[in-house]
Amino acid sequence: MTTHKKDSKTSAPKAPDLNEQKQKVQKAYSAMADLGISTEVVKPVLKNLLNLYDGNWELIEEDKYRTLADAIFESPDDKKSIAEGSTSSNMNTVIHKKRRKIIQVEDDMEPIAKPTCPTVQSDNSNSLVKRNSKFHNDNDITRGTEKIKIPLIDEIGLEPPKFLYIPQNISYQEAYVPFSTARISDGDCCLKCTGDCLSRRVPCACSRETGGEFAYTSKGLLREEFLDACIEPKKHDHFYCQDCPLEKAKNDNPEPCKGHVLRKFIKECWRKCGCTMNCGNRVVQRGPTCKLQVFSTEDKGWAVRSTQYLPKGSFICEYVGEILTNTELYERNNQSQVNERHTYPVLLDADWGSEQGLKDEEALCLDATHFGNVARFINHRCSDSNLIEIPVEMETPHHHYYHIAFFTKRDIDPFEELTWDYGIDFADVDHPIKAFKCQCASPHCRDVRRKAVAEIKKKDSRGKRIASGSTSGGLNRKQVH
Ligand SMILES: C[S@@+](CC[C@H](N)C(=O)[O-])C[C@H]1O[C@@H](n2cnc3c(N)ncnc32)[C@H](O)[C@@H]1O
Repeated sequence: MTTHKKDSKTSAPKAPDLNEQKQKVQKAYSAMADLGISTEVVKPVLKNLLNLYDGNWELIEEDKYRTLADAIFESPDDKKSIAEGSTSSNMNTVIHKKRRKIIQVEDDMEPIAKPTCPTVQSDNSNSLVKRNSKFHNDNDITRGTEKIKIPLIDEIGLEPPKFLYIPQNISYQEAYVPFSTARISDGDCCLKCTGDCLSRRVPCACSRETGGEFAYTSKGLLREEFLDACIEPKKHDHFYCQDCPLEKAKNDNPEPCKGHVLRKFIKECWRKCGCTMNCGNRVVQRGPTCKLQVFSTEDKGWAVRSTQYLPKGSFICEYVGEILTNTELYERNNQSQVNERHTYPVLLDADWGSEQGLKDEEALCLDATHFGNVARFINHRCSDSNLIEIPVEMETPHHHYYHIAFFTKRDIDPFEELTWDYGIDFADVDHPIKAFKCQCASPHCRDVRRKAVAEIKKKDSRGKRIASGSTSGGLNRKQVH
């Protein structure tokens, strides 16, 4: 087993003396008792955590004993004993209620950031969401705005999502997205085409962005070579902006830009093109077509899956949300409540490298927290996610504004959860959005704290099997090292 060692911030401070130690243990028991968890359940988990963290109480106490509570809820045996101690026969409901209580406790104790300026106070999107707890029909969250219906499948009693479904991006307030026929030059569209551009012997001007070949095959999938190049950007495919808007948003003394991936763009035919809406070079703009469902999970909230098999290179959906300036995003983050579940905003940073002295109010991003489409339910998975997000140029040949579309990185079986890598640096404590504790279960998970809890779970179940005289039947050897 590789034991997780802490960095300098988390290295063990001077061990408390025996009395102090006893007090700390009692406090931990009492915090958990407030959540209805008995001392018997807490004891072994706490012991394991103390072992793992070399007696470093800071890690256990921070966030109102969040790590301890998480570790308890993550042990299947402990879930069972928590449920047994309850009068309810439905374990899921019990755990769900307790989870909510943890959040409630934190909400009670953490200060809630106050709105800081009139713009924020007049944020209608927020108040709309607060007034209405349910916007949609569970049979179709899209409210008929898409060609397909997307049902919401809840098997564990999750709170309904609070947002309004929109099928296309919309500017929130200040974001200026200039698109006009004049901005699309004749070289950036295919005025003279008719029918389907993919069936032309000589590819038209709209294939120029993708090197003279369209990004799509005649079956509507992404060309494998193009997709693979998007999945594996080479190390030198990065750029560093001089005055990085992302770093500026973190604090008053911005660090140098950490780099942005030089993105490959898909370019689709658009309104100024002569081809039809059925042209093979118009995939994303026709909207999602595969059978999608939003479903409830135990540990990540809502999630997305498809009920049909999806071959590699299939288009799933666009990431749709409000178009915000960096300044607006910053203000929104400041006013959002601690522990509020965020959808992760997507930075439209592909062109930041070419824009000298980009002002905060010019840097754009998409935020699907209040208004968005099905993509707002796609959860994060570190590194080996099954979806990739690719920028798509349609109405704006300059890449200041563009669309983001999700495609499958490999073949996907029906009912497999769809995931993408949000690109979170879990160690970046200065990031404007506090990272969640990752539950992606990927062997490449980058959230070190989460890994530590998983190690405890493994150790726990090994100990229990040995104690109950179990053989290694069903136990994966690799897991116990
Ligand atoms: C874009 S939303 C995804 C949909 C979300 N699950 C929901 O119920 O609305 C992002 C939020 O989902 C949760 N989430 C996504 N991926 C996760 C993961 N790997 N582990 C834990 N939570 C995750 C986090 O709360 C995160 O802030």
